[in-house]
Amino acid sequence: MTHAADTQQFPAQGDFVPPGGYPPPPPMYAATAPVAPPFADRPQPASLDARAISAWFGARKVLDRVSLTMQAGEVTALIGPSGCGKSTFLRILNRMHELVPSAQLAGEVLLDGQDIYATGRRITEARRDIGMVFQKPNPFPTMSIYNNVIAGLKLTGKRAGRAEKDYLVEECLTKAGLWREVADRLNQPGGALSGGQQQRLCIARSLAVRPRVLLMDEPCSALDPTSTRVIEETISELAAEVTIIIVTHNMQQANRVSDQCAFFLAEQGQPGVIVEYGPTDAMFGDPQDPRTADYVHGRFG
Ligand SMILES: Nc1ncnc2c1ncn2[C@@H]1O[C@H](COP(=O)(O)OP(=O)(O)OP(=O)(O)O)[C@@H](O)[C@H]1O
Repeated sequence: MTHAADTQQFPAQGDFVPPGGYPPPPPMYAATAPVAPPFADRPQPASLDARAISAWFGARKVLDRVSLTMQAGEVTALIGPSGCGKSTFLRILNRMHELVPSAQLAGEVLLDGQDIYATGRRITEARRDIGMVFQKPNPFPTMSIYNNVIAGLKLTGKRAGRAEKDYLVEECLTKAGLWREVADRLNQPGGALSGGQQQRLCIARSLAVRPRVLLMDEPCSALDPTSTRVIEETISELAAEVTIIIVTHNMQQANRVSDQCAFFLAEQGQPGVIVEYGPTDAMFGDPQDPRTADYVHGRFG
């Protein structure tokens, strides 16, 4: 499998060439023909507005009326001690919470003003618009790097030809900061990459369906510092085209990558709430709540 757009076979050097030469190739096969992006209707980053979100596992309430506005085109970090409900909140943002049999929730999640839980809204719509990258990289291990990137295309319901797929694979791997490392081995299995490369492959896979929001649940927790740094740079570069919400335990990372920050806390035996949120500079430089100050300065949690 080659990356280049579909090409026509031309005679090799030394083969017979008719007088006057061959006619030029048809435009769709011309080597210099620009390849159109597969989805010209490129979506813009969207805002997410969580309103009064409560969540339960069985009878146990784990989030209590949590509201948070995540601005379009910004990076919002969710921070807080273990067990305070950050991942649950994140999973509610793209309708993954409802997959847990005992799980329930109340409240609304508005994607650019439209409730993703409204009657008639399909779960696949939420998944297409709001992508997710998990703690542990989860590429399809035996599938090629190329096919990993385009694995989610079925979700979009749009057909893409080979040249469009080639374009998309290069574009998404470039945005995920992986293209240069894998351009010459796109048909090797995704599982053969390093952990950091696998995570960037998963980011590329998420980007291929053109999400408007990307959720990241501790995306660097399984990675070494160098890979972590590369992912952080990728996050900063992606923010202009996709809204990012990231859960992280790493305060330096939250400080480095996010524009806004929300501090979650669950007091003993109580469901999680947001204690404070706002611009990251203020949350780290001048927190208003002493519990936020203690947490961001590493005094608990
Ligand atoms: N599938 C589940 N079934 C039952 N309880 C769950 C489930 N998932 C999470 N919980 C509980 O919900 C609460 C919130 O968990 P959650 O994973 O959202 O917290 P968190 O802040 O993301 O924690 P961490 O930082 O350790 O990942 C915890 O008490 C947890 O035990």
